[in-house]
Amino acid sequence: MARARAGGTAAREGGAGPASPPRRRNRRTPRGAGRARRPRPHQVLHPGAPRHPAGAGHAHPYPHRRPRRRSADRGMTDMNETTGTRPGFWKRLTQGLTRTATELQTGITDLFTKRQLDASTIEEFEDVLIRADLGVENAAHIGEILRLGLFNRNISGEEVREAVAGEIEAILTPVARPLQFEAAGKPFVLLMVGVNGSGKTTTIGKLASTLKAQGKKVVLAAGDTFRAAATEQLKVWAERTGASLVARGPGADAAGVAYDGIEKARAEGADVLIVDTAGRLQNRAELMAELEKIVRVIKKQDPSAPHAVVLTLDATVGQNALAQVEAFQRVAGVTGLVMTKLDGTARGGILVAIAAKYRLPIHLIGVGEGIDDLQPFAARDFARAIVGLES
Ligand SMILES: Nc1nc2c(ncn2[C@@H]2O[C@H](COP(=O)(O)OP(=O)(O)OP(=O)(O)O)[C@@H](O)[C@H]2O)c(=O)[nH]1
Repeated sequence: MARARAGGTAAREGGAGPASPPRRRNRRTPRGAGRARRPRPHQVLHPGAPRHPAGAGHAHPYPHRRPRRRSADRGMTDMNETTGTRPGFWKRLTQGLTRTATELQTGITDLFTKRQLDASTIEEFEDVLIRADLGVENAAHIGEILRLGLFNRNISGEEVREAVAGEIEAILTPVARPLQFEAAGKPFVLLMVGVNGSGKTTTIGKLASTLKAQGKKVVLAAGDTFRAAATEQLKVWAERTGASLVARGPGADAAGVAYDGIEKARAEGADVLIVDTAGRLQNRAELMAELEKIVRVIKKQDPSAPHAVVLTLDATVGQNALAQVEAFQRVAGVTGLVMTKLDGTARGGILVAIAAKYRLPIHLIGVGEGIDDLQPFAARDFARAIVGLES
């Protein structure tokens, strides 16, 4: 089945090692043609070895200087740079990713129980990764890593999962970035975009709470003028977080609401303006044109704005998420991603496919219905949880 996706060559130069495994030809295009990473077989052979010097990106360089703060005061930045230190955080993540982790863990364990690594095992292994939506190129790349390092050897499922986690972490580390609310002037304008029900409102609620905890002044603009309930939802978040709300009636011009939002944020000296927008399918031209207009109107007020355009993606839509990134990027200039509903799919590898293809920052992931299930994205945690390994 997965073979139908084949295309191009999987050839990589050199480094075959003593086992000299046979090269597969004309199967798949290597991951990111023209920018393919070099395979690192030593990381497979020594799966426990640190992947980044001195644990870069995971450990605080001066832990003794870090001020202690209550969890409610933690900003996105703090939460993102630590791993495994927040009670409940890891549990939520692993529970949320159970379906994908089970799919991957079972697939890998079935394949590698007391079995030598040969060409057909690698092909089946790549299919397991593809079924979890990691993408053909990532699957081929990880398969190649195994082939180069461990061909003709007995290998356990645990070793393979360690190797997969390592490779996924390497793909995700550069894109795991907290949302920084920094602009030359005030307010920092954040535009939230995405298809219906992808989690925009939940994300706005989370961000507004976090900003409030940091002592920032926030204005919310109810740019979803299609759905009356959307304004109501936003109003609840405004009340809960002490943010100001800007809204016009149902059916009003969404760009006008964004305009009002900037005016109000300036008048109030607010730090951050978050503009909600109506959910829209990326193939609805008229709605995408409306989004373009919102961006235009914001830019007229402040040419440097919007300072962030965050696209929320529902992980359960699978490969369609790739088309969404492309369309929203074209129209609104997406600067970062939030992926929700990873708990609702066994194909959470889509996040890895998107990271590898677009290299857009991933700010948050949603692993459940509650606001606390929307978590800052940490590459290592995600990479290990998704293959069912301990943190
Ligand atoms: N299971 C699960 N549900 C989620 C997650 N994130 C959001 N939801 C739910 O998805 C639904 C839609 O979320 P919203 O935040 O309202 O989405 P929206 O993009 O604002 O929706 P529209 O206003 O229709 O465009 C709500 O019922 C949320 O509780 C998640 O990570 N997992």
